[in-house]
Amino acid sequence: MPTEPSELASAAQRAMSKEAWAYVDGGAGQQRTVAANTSAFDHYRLVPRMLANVESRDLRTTLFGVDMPAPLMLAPVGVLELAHPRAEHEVAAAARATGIPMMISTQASVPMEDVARDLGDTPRLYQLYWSRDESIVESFVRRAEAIGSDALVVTLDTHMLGWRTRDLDLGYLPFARGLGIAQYTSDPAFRELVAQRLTAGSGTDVRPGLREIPSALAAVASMARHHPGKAVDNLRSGHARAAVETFLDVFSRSDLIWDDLDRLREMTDLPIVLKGLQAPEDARRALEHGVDGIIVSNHGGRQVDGAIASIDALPSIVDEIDGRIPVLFDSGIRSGADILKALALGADAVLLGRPYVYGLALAGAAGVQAVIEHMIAELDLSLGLVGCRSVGETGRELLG
Ligand SMILES: Cc1cc2nc3c(=O)[nH]c(=O)nc-3n(C[C@H](O)[C@H](O)[C@H](O)COP(=O)(O)O)c2cc1C
Ligand SMILES: O=C(O)C(=O)c1ccccc1
Repeated sequence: MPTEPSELASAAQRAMSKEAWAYVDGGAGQQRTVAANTSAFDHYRLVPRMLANVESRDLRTTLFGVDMPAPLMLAPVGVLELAHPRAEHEVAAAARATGIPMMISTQASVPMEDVARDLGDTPRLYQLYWSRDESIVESFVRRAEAIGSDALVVTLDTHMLGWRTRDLDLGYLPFARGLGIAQYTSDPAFRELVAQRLTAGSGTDVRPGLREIPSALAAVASMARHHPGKAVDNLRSGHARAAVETFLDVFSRSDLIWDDLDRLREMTDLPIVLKGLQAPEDARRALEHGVDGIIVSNHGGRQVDGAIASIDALPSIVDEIDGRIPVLFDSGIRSGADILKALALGADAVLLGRPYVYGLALAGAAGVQAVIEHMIAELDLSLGLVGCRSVGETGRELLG
C-alpha cells in the first residue's frame, strides 16, 4: 500500500472502473472546491518546537463517550461496492482491527445490522439522510439505536446531489441502478412503500420522483441521450425497478429548517452530530438547537463548486463554538500531517474519506487498515516532532 497520498490515489484509479473512479474521486462542477480542499492546507504551516521531552506520546481521545485510539474516524461513504464487492464488510473489519470508529452511511451497500455484527464492539455512528418519508426516518433512527450507534450524524449538505459533471458525462448514477440502497431495501417502512407501489401497478412513471432531484433528472436525461439502455428504465425485475423508483422518491428533502431538528431531538436520546457546516453563523444555530457535536465539512467538494476550502472554514467555527461541543473536521485530509494541522486549528478529531476508499479498492480490509495505520503513524511522528505529547497539547501556537 503506497504511503505517498497521490500514489495511493493513482494506484486506486488503476484498480477501479472509470465510472467508479469518477464517482469516488469526482466532485461538483469544475472541481474547484475538490482542489481547494487539499491545496488550502498549504496556507497553514507548522512551527516545530524542540527539547520538549516527547519520548512517550498518547494519541487517545474521547468524544460522545467513545474512546478512540487516535482522533480519527472513518467518514460515512455511500456505494462502497463501487470500490470492493464486499464493501462495508471489509471496512468494518479494518475498523475493528484498529479500533477506529466507523460512520455507517445511509447510502451503504450493506445493511447496518450486518455491519454492526462485523464491527463487534468497535464504536459506530449512524449517518442519517433525512428522508422525505417520516416513517423511514423513524425506522432508520430505531435501527441505529438497536445496532448500538454511539451517535446519530445528520448530514445537511446533501439534500440534493450536487452538479457532478464527471458522473453526468459518463451517464453514471449508481443508485439509479440499485447500488448503495441497502439501508432502504432492508427497511420495513421502505419495503411497505415498495409494496404499495407494486400494487398500484408497476410501470409507474419514474419521472415524478426524479423531478425532485434535479441532478438525477439531468443524469437520466444525459444517459438517455448518450448511453441508451443504461438508465433506470433498464432495471430488469419489476421489484428492483420499484425499489429504485421509491428510493428516488424518498431519498431526501430540501424543505428542512433548523426547528425540524427539535423533532429529531425528541425522537431519540442518541447524541446528535450535524455534518456539513461551513458558516460560523450555522455553528451558532447548531448550539442554540442543543446538538451534541458538529462536523465542519463540505462533503469533499462534491456539492458546491467554488465553496471555500473546508480547512479555511474551520478556525472561525472553532471560535464560535468555543469548546462547548466537539468540532470534527473533514474534506481534504490526505496525511497524518494534515490531521495535525486540523487539530492545531482546533478540531477535536477528523474524518478520513476518500483515502480509505482507495485502500479498500486496492486490498479490501487490509488496504483500509494500512491506510489508517499510515495516517496514525505520521500523526504520531509529526506530533512528537513539533513538540507535543498528546492531542490536548495541540493548538494554534503550533502554526506559523
Ligand atoms: C464516494 C463518496 C460517497 C460519499 N457518501 C456520503 C454519504 O453517504 N453520507 C455522507 O454524509 N457523506 C458522504 N460522503 C462525504 C464524506 O463523508 C466526507 O465528507 C468526504 O469524503 C470528505 O472529503 P475527502 O474524502 O476529500 O477528505 C461521500 C464521499 C465520497 C467520496
Ligand atoms: O455521493 C455522495 O457524496 C453521497 O453522499 C450520496 C448521496 C446519495 C446517494 C449516494 C451517495
